[in-house]
Amino acid sequence: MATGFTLVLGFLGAASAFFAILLRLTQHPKEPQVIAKTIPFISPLFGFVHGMQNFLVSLRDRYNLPIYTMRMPGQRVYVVNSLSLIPQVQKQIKTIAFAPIEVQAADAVMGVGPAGNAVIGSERMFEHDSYLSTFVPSTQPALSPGPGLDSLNGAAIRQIYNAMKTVAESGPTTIELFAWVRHEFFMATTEAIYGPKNPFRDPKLEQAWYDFEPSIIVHMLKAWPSLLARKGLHAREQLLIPAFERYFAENGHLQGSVLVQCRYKHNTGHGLRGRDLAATEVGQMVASLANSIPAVFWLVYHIFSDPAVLSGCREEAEQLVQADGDVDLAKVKTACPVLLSTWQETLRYIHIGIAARVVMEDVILDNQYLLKKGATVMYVAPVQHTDPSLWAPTVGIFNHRRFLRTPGAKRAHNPAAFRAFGGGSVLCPGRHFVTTEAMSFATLMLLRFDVKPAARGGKWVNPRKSVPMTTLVPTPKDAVQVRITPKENQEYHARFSASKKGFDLVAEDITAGNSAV
Ligand code: HEM
Repeated sequence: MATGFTLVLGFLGAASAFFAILLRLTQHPKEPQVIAKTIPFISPLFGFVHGMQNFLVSLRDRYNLPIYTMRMPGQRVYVVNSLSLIPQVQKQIKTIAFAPIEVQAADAVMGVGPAGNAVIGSERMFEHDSYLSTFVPSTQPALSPGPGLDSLNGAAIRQIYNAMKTVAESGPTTIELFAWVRHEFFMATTEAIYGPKNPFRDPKLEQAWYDFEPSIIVHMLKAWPSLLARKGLHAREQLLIPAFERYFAENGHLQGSVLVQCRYKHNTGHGLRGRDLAATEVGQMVASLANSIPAVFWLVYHIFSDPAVLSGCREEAEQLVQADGDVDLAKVKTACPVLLSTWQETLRYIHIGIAARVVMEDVILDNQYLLKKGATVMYVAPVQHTDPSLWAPTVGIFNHRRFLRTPGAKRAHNPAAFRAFGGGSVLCPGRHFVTTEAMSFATLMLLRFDVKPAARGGKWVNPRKSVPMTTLVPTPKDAVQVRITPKENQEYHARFSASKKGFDLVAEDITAGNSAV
């Protein structure tokens, strides 16, 4: 026994020494400093498995480096901590690129076939007129502030208003909060995007989406989905893609939003047809729903579980109601600064997003760091979102008024520190859409319902968080049972007027000066 133990120790020691030598031989002195190398190549794997985001935040606290290297078997990862280095990474669109990740997602997650992948992943992908370079600009008429976005938001809000009215009319009821928010927000968003031929009016397809979503990581890593994600694969192949094929074949998009029409035009303009065209909608669903739904859940949770947040946000919501019961939800953009700040603080507080890029050729960053071809570069929102030097020592506390501005006064924090919607060339184009939708959802709930924990005399208990590797926002791990009681106040009717305004959400909005508040 003692001999066996000694042998194992001896083996581990020899392996560790071998890895240390290998590390020294293969690491260039100009690359960022290597850390997490107690057992070279292996230590970072343990850290990643035990919660990637917490591990990376702990490495920031321990080493306080602007950028560092982690070596894993077959992989180099450079993690950028310093806010001032992020724009330098973002600038190098072709050499530190997002495109290869999109190509992999199209093939592995969306299930686009060979003909479509040849277009999306073409060698010309970095050219200005390629499929990938033109995708986000092609959706601008629908997602940038203007009439297309107004009609998209207007349709979502109509759906939310009607759904809440129906719930209110059936009297007090007990619900599981996440499941309820998920269904209502899912239906509002898909109705707004796809219009009267929305495939998700069929509950089997809504369920197919919930079956597919948890399997995204297995698809992305190509980790034998036919074995490890059978349900998700079946949902995508047998239900979701065929439903989108029928939708386009029946010209459903012609009755849908400007957004789905822009996507159709972009796809067909680049030669995508039939099943491939339908499969790209799976990717659009991931982008529009995977983060939005949990984010709205946490917004609602933070509002109703804290009396101070509740009263601040409800006061603003009630001020939107006119004497005749008219509520114009476009006004959430200009007249609800506390609610907007609560939304931003929710995103700052819960975001777990990791942005990954691929180094396409050896490159020198900031005139000093060598980044080697084939490596992955990451920046990690929780690293910036929990940095006291960027947000003040109160960074760990949820402060729903953190983003409020005193007119004329300097901003309390650097807007670039808010990473919830990314930045630079990979900036979320859906941020104005989802912000208006989320704030309207919260406003309509505030006007319609009282929400309390379901257990008699029950207290709000923070649900634990489940951290899926492919979304930027965690979902709650525990059920949150609540009693929702319709408020007995005047009847009102919601509408959404054209406003052409957006929000000052991220540094880029402020620089562009296209916001309303
Ligand atoms: C709260 C909800 C949302 C959050 C937190 C969020 C966050 C983000 C972030 C951080 C990125 C950049 C990813 C990276 O740097 O790797 C991104 C990209 C993107 N988002 Fe969102 N997003 C949300 C909602 C939406 C919605 C509603 C849509 C569409 C209607 C959307 C469409 C996209 C697209 C298409 C990209 C890729 C942009 C590109 O290729 O340049 N997102 N989002």
